[in-house]
Amino acid sequence: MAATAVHANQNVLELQDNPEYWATQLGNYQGHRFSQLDQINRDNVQELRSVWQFSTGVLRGHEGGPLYVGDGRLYIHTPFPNKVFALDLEDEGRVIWSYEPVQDSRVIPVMCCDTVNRGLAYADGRLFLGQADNTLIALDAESGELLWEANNGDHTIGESNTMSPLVVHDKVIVGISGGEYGIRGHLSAYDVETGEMVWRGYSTGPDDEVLIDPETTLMLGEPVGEADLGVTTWPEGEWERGGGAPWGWITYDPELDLIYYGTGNPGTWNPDQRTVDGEPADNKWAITIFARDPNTGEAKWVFQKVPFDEWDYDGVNENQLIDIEFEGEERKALAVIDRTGFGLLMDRETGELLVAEKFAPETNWADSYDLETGRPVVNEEYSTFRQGVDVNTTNICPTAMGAKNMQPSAYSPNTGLIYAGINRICMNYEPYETEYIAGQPYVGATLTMMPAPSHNGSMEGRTGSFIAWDPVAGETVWEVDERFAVWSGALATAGDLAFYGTLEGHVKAVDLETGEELWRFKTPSGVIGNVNTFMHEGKQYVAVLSGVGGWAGIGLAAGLEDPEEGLGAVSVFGALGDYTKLGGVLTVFALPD
Ligand SMILES: O=C(O)c1cc(C(=O)O)c2c(n1)C(=O)C(=O)c1cc(C(=O)O)[nH]c1-2
Repeated sequence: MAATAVHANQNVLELQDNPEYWATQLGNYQGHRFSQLDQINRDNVQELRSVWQFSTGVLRGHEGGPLYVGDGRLYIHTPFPNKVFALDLEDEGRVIWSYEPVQDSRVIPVMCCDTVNRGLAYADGRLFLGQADNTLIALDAESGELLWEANNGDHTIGESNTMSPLVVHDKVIVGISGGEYGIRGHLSAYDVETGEMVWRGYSTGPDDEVLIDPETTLMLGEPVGEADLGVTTWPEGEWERGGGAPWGWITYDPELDLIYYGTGNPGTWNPDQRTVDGEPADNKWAITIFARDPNTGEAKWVFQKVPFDEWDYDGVNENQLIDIEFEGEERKALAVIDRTGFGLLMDRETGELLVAEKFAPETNWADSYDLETGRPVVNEEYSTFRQGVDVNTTNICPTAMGAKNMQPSAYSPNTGLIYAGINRICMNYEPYETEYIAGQPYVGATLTMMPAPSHNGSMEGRTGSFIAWDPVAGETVWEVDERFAVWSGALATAGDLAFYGTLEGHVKAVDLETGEELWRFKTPSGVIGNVNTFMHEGKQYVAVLSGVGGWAGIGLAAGLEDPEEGLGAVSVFGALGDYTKLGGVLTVFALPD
């Protein structure tokens, strides 16, 4: 077993070090989504054209992207029913093999934000997929044969899966969804060979189940100190339905041997039901960044970004691991463009908070972060708890969708900047009393949404933009307006380009230095997938899945029309249907010969 253990990790490391491959969903373990390839560059990107397209035959939102590991094939996946295809890159996407899991469709009603899936993981000749119905599977990449399956959750209590697993050493690590159904979030590691569970760390509950040791697990560089905060910061028993679902991305630092991920919103969205003795309580460890030892799951440090959440600010956004100079010192840092509208920079060895500045200028739920206590300075006017149950608190920015959602950012080590698709939306939020029934929504708030106030002379009524963010200075360097929230993952390249997709269906290339648009292509449907790039036989390709959906596109995906439906999404993205319709397509681009 030990030999395989090293091998699996080595394999991913070797693949990610080869600039010709795109072997993990985030481009590398560190979550950079950066490519050293520069055949396609600022000077010739105007020539880029579609070389072939492939329809997946699935209608709902297509997140994630294709993997390329040098064997002449692209590996892609779809939303429910989570088909997997191996496509021949040399033969215009001919299907080499396909796999379709047999799944219980009763999971669909407990998927909050469309039946999305953020993609496959690859290691050592195997593909790993988290099916919607909580089955984690391993496939032989050569043949598509099923090697093993493991059960990671139970849809009858509201658990589902949308996230992409990550392989570290001999383990495949995966979280869970269901924060809107009163589940208890967990992250679990399975043996890559057998599918047996090796460890599970819960997001809430007693320390021995969260895998925290209050003497050694750090918080802002000091031991946590108090025991069982995952129990005592909740009203009696509420941690058992406390949410904190880790449904986003995992990153990994091979030198420190630590994985990083964030947990989602606490239990019901009605904060009044999460108080202790009538006062706000932290509801630990929801909306928390965890640094864990991938071998044991043990928590090395924790940082709760939003104690006592009152806005559904799930803390799952990707933690990009970047090495920077901060105040004259080299630091191993972690940067996150957070749902809250703040760009955070932390020390990834100790969990100290270094920078917290707004990247979304309209952000008003908090004025700032106190870097000493690590707590946001909340603005009472927008506190849905202080305003009260059944009171509609208006014009809170950002919305529950966050100033950035799951769409992963890119980081260029050449510029030191992060490139991210952004949401510019504000909301009205009315909490109401709700009752927990297993497998039923446990939401407890009604939302409507509207475009954020315009700034920088931006287009009135726009709901998105694409930004370049300086994580050390805590400043936006440039910003490009978009009509709709940018729900697509970014790519940065050594060709001085950033790529991203739009909800209308464009794929765009912009100048990394200025944001100037250099190229665009309209795919058949809105893009919520991630733009990836790779090289095969001396030719650089760019590829992206389009297919509108996700929370932003849930109105189209699920056929909803009432503004309050789709947890408020329909109220602000109703016009999307004037620009695009459903349908999954992979588009592959290259320069002409
Ligand atoms: O708390 C959860 O369990 C949970 C799960 C998911 C998901 O699995 O897609 C989303 C959210 N929350 C969520 O809050 C959210 O904004 C969201 C957007 C999307 C998407 O794919 O567009 N999923 C989810």
